[in-house]
Amino acid sequence: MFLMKDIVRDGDPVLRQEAADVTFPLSEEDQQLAKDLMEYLVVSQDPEQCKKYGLRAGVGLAAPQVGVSKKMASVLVPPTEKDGKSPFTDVIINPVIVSESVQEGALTEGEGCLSVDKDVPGFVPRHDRITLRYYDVNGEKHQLRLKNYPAIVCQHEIDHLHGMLFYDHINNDQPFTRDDDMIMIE
Ligand SMILES: O=CN(O)CCNC(=O)c1cccc(Cl)c1Cl
Ligand code: NI
Repeated sequence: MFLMKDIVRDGDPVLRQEAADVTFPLSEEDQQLAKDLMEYLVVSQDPEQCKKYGLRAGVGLAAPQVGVSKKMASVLVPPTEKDGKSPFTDVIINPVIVSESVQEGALTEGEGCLSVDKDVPGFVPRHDRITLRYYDVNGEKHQLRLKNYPAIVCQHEIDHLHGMLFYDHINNDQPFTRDDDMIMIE
């Protein structure tokens, strides 16, 4: 299981590299990596376990953040509705955004990253809607449209696979700048 000591922090070159494509069928090592990346999210989103293991909660975790420069990331968007169903959860492998809205979206709270120890306030302008193509651990191809929070989280994770960090997108002069048709996501 990954702990905070396993998380690579900003300044380590691995976070600024283009990660390598994952080959199928997954090696034992890559299968275990996928499990561990998802387990971190599940444990970190359980308040009791999160505290027990001293974790920072996460809704996504990319392989480069644990020092593995491969195109793999886990996503577990917490359930919002009462039905307790996650709007999107999977381990996304070799993900590609095949199309994206011109319209931007940003979280009103800004973003945080396990690999960035400091708070960096500001809106992180992203595409409000994306069409995501990826492979799951079984090598099955998926293509789906995501919008708002799930779309933001996937873009944050896919950024990690291309050596980008969330604050790269923040306008340094006016961090809370927004054009009037940017969708603000709670
Ligand atoms: O890359 C993943 N992490 O760094 C895990 C910690 N950050 C988050 O869970 C997080 C927090 C706020 C907004 C977004 Cl979009 C994300 Cl992703
Ligand atoms: Ni991150």
